[in-house]
Amino acid sequence: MNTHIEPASQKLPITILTGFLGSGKTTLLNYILTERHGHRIAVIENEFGEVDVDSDLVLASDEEIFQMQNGCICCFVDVRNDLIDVMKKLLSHKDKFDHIIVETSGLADPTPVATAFFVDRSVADEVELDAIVTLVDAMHIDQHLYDPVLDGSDNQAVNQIVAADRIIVNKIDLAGEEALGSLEASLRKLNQTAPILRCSYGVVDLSNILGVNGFRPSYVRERAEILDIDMDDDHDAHGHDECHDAACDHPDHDHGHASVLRPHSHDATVKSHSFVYPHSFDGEKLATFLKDYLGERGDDIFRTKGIVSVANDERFFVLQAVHKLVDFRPDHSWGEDTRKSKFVFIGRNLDRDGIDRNLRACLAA
Ligand SMILES: Nc1nc2c(ncn2[C@@H]2O[C@H](COP(=O)(O)OP(=O)(O)OP(=O)(O)O)[C@@H](O)[C@H]2O)c(=O)[nH]1
Repeated sequence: MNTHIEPASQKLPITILTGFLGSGKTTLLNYILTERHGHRIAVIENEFGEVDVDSDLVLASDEEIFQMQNGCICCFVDVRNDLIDVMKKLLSHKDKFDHIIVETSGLADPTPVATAFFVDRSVADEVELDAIVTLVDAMHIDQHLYDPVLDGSDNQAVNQIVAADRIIVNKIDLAGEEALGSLEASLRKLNQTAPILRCSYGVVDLSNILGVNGFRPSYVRERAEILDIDMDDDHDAHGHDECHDAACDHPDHDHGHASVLRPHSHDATVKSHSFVYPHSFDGEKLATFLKDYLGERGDDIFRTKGIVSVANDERFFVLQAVHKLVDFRPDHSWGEDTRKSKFVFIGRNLDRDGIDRNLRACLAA
């Protein structure tokens, strides 16, 4: 028998890790980075919110980690071009790793991110999308899928599920069997093909999500057309100048790289506010405030994160809240690092001054 074996692709696989705010992306990423799975991984992170908290929460490792802080990766041409620049940097020493994970912000539509890899020929030639992996928070997703404020218009929680090649229902410890069954039925209506996995704290069989070659380019191509993204493979072949100015309409300039998107924005009612204090907090006062405040307003406040200096304690404290569920606990020692406290609140109807006033009231005397 004459067996023909296709040579393995030499292209670098990319996993896009997405999921709504607080669904468990960083938790899964940390699990991946600490598991022995045989992949050498580089990570690109994009966070919603001007103060970076996530990089403090990603476990230190030998992997390369790039933070992209200057806006949402799916909305802005500049940020997607930055992504391409980061990719080029990574590709210049690609012997150091064999897989790239791009963690999107919790409000990102993964499609423009996936598309970004196709529109630059030099990157497209060297990488391939392995899968869009979407995490779903089993406890909180319903209020975002059926968000009355969005009234059916551009809903990122829905877009993330529709685009997925793998769906991971996370936080199953917080949901009963019946709720999980009906959630999976709703997810299946939005996405007929992606395998649905269940887990807690991102502990999944990684062979189901890394190196799966599960990406459906046809979906992204379709959506790219709707978003008016140029995915013409030939754009560098014409020998035109490559122009990165999205406002330029010179007919001889190639805008394949800096494709002009039709206005695409997140739910404009969702805002992010960051607060940084050089002082230490009274840990008990702060814990009580957070529990009460989020208990009262946690329907509107989707996500709260922080790194906090607590008076008379050597350790830095990590604040993690998703809606009303608050987790505030000590982590490792500050060591030589300068102590400071930073918080990010993301949600609707945020009272910036009120939050600032309340936080200041919890500072140590
Ligand atoms: N109970 C429970 N909590 C979880 C689980 N997975 C993650 N969490 C917690 O949920 C919170 C948010 O997790 P992250 O991994 O930071 O979520 P994320 O998607 O990276 O959040 P953003 O980047 O802000 O969108 C943290 O407090 C986690 O410890 C889980 O399976 N069960």
